[in-house]
Amino acid sequence: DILVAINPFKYLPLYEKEVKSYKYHEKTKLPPHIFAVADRAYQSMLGRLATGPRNQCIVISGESGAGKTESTKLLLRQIMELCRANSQLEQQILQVNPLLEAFGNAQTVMNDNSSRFGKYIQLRFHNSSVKGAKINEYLLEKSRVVHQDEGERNFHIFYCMLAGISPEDKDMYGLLNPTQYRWDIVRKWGEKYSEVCNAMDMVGFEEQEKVDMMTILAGILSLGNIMFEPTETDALRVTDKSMGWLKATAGQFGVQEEELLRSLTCTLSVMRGEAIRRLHNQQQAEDARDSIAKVAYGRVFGWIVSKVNELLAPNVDFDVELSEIGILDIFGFENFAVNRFEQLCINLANEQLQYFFNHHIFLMEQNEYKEEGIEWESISFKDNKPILFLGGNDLPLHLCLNVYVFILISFHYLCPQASDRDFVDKLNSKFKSSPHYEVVRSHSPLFTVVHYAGKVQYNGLGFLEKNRDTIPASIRSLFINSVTPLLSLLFAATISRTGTLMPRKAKVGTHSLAVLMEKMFVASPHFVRCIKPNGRKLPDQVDNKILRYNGLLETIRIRRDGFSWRPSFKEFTFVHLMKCTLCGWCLFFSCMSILNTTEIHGWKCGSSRMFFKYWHQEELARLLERLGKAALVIQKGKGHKLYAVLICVCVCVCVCVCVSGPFSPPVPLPRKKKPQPQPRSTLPTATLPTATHLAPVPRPRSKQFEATPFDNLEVHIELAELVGQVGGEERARERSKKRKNTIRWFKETQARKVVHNGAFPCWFHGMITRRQAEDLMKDKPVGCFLIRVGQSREGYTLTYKGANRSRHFMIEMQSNGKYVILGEDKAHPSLPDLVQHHSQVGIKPFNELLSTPCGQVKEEEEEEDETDHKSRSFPRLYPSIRLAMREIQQVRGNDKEREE
Ligand SMILES: Nc1ncnc2c1ncn2[C@@H]1O[C@H](COP(=O)(O)OP(=O)(O)OP(=O)(O)O)[C@@H](O)[C@H]1O
Repeated sequence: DILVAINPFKYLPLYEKEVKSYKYHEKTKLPPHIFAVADRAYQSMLGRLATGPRNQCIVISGESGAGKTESTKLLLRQIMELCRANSQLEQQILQVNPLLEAFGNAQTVMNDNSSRFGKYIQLRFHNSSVKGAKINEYLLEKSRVVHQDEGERNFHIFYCMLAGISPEDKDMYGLLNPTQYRWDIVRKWGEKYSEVCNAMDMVGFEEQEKVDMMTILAGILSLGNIMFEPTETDALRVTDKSMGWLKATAGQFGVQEEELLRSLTCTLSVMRGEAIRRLHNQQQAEDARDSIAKVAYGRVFGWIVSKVNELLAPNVDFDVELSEIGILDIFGFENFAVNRFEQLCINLANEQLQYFFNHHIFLMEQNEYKEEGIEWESISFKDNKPILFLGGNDLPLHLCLNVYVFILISFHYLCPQASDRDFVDKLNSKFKSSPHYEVVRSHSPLFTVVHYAGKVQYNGLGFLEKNRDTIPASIRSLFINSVTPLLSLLFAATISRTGTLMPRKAKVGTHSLAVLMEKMFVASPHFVRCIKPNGRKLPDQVDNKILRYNGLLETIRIRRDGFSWRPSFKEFTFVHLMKCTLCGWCLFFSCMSILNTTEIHGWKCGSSRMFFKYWHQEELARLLERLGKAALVIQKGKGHKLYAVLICVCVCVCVCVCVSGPFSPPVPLPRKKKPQPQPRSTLPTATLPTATHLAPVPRPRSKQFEATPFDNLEVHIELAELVGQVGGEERARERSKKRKNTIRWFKETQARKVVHNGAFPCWFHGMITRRQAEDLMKDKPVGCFLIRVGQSREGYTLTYKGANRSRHFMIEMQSNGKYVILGEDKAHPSLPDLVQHHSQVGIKPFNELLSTPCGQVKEEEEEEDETDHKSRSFPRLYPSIRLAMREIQQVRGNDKEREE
C-alpha cells in the first residue's frame, strides 16, 4: 500500500483518541490514515495479516515541508499505542523525537521545522511488545552552526537554550544575552528548553552529562565571538575585545587557553621527524574556528544519538530473536537560491530513495507480472537510474556507488591538491552529453543536475573541503586532552562517512546509505508519500501541478490496477494451511482450493505465486480468524478439553484485566482480619491512623537516616503470619531480606532527597502495604494522595483517592536518578518535584490532580533545601568560566561608557 498524505498546514481532528483506537486491520471500510499504515506494519511484523512474521520498514518521502517528520511522529505514537504494555520504554522512545528535533532541526525558507539530518528509526519487538529502539542518523548539516543564508536559522537548541535557561544556569555555563553572539541566536524559544531537558531526563541522560553537553554548546557560541587581527610580525592575535571570549571558550571546552589559541592561529605538522609550525592568515584562522565549531556540534549530535541507542538498547538475552519495524525519515528534496554540497547530498539521497520506490512499485512488480504470465498492460514511469548510477553496471542496488560520490571520492584519493573548479570541470567533461546534467558557463564553479523532481543548480565552492571533513591532528589532540570527559570522548571517537559517531574505528569505505538500502531491501516496505500542497505553507490551497509531479498519477494507477500482495505458493499455504493444521483441518489443500472455499474475487494465479489486490489480504485475515474460532469450538467438541480450559482461563484473565483497568487494584481476596496497626511513638507517619497524628515529627538533621518511617508493626505482623504455614518460614525470610534491602537502598540513596527541612513530607508514608494505604484513604476526599516505598522492589508507589476507589501508580526510578509516574512523559529530579508538578498537571488516564496530601496538618515552610544545591552538577572549569565572563562584562561596560 502507498499512503498519500497531504500536508493540511492546519490542525485537523484526525489524530484523536477515538481514531487511534480503530482496529484498522479488522475493518476494510475505514478511510486511509497514517495510523492504518502503523497498524498494518505492526500486524504484518507479528504475522497477523495472512503473511508470515517479517521485518517491516516504512519509507516516508516527499519534499522539504511536505510533512515527513510529522508523519514519523504520528507513526511512532500509534505503534507505541498498539504495543501498549505500559512500560517506561515506550515513553522514552516517544521522547527521542523532541530531543533529536531540538538538536537536528532548524528553520529554513521551505519549512520552519526542517530536519537537517536523516534518520532511520529501528523499533525492536519481542512478540508484541517493544524491547528497544535504535536511531541511525545521516548527514547532519553541520555548516549551519556557523553559516545561515537569508531566511534561515541556526539549530533550534541554541534558541531554546538562551531563551529558556534560568539566570543561575546562564551564569554557570557562561552565557550572555542572545544579542551578544555573532551567530544568529535571537529568537525566543523558552518552553522548548524545558521540553528538551525533560526529554533528556526521560531518556536517561545523567545530570553531569547534560551539564557537560550544555557547557560545550555554550563553548561553541563563545568560540564564534573570537575575532583575529594581524600584528606587525607575521603572527595573528586575538582582538582585545574578544580575549574574554577566548578565555570563556577555553573554560567551557575544558582546555588550556594558550593551546586553544595556538590551534586557531597556526598548524603544526611533522616532516621527517621535525615539527613544522605554519602560521595562519586571518581567513585560515577564521576557518579553523568555524571548523572546530562544526566538528564539535556534529560530534555532540552524534553522541546524543549513540547515547539514546545505548539507553534504548533491547534489554533481552542475545538468543531472543527480535522483530523490527524501521521508519525512514530523511530530509526532503531541496532547491534553494544557492545550493551547496549539503543540498547535493540531500538530493542524491532522495534520488536513491525514489529509485528504491520505483524499483519496488514499478520495476519489480511489472517484471513479476511478465515472469508469472499475468496479463498486464505495462505502465511507464520516469526511471531515475541514469541520474544515480554509473551507466551500465549490473551490481545490486545497495552496492552501486552514486556517480557524484564516486567522483568525489576518487578526487579525494587521486588528486589531493585539486580545486573545486577542477572537480566541476571533471563533471562537465564526463556528463556534458547526459540529458540529466547541464554545463553552466560561469566564473564560479556551477553545474546543474536534472533530478527526478526538477533541475537544481549547484555551486561547487567548498565541495572538496566539505567532502574531506577532517580536523587537524593538533585540534583533535587538544580536545582529547580536555578535562571535560565528554569532549575527550567525542574527539577520541571516529566518525563514519555520513557523520555518525563511532566509539571504535569505522570500517573503511562504509557507505551507510548502502547499508540502509540493504536493510530496507530485506524488509517488507510500506510507503508514505508526503505532498506539500503549495509552496506558501497555506492551508486549504492546492497548486494544480502538485498531483502531476513525482509520478504520483502513475503510482495511483499501478496501485489501482496492480496486485500489491504477491505471496509465493509456499508462503501462502504456510500461513493458511499451518494454522488450519492446528485445528486438524485441510492439511493438504492447495492454494487454489483454499481460495475456492472463499468468496474472494479478482485475484490471479501465476506460475509460482498468487496475486492479490490490497484489500484481499485483510479479507483473508478476517476469514482466518473466523476459522480459528470455529476450530476451537470443534476441538472442544472432540474432547480436547485441555485447550478449552486454557482458552477459558485466558479469556477470564483478559476480562479481569479489562474490567479492572490498567492501574486499578486487583479484586481483593478475602483476608483474615488483622489487628489495627499500632503507632510506634518514635516513628513518624506511616502506621498512624488519624490525620492529626500523621504530622511529621521534625528531627535534628543528623538523625534523619535513622528515623525513616520504616519497620512498622504491620510488616512484622505479616511476617509473623507467614511463619507457621507450610514453607512459610522460608518465604518470611525471603520477604524480610527483600525489605531489608529496600530499606538499605532507601536510607543510602533516597532519604536525603525526600527529606525537606529535616523531616519527611507528610504525604510520604514509608513502607506501608497497599491495604494500609487504602485504609488510610478510606474517608479522605477525592484528590487525597500519599507516596509509599515498595515492599519488594526499590521504588515508590503513589496511592490516590479517585472518585470511587483508590488507585495505585508505580513511580519508576530511572537509571539517571529521575522519577516518573509509569506512563507519564515528564521526569522529575525529586519526589517533591513530582508531587508539585502533578498538583497542577493531571495524571493519565483520568487527568487526576494531587490536591490533598494524606496526613497534611501544617504548611511546609518555604525554605530551600541545602542538600539540593550541594548535589548539583557544575561545568568542569566553572571558576575560569566565571572569571572570563566577568572580563567580558567589564569590556562591554567600558565600551558602553566610552560610547556615552
Ligand atoms: N499532519 C499534519 N497536520 C498539521 N500540520 C502538519 C501536518 N504535517 C505537517 N504539518 C505542518 O507542516 C510543517 C512541516 O512538516 P514537517 O516538518 O513534517 O515536514 P518535512 O517533510 O519533515 O520537512 P523537512 O524535509 O524539511 O524536514 C509542520 O511543522 C507542521 O506545521
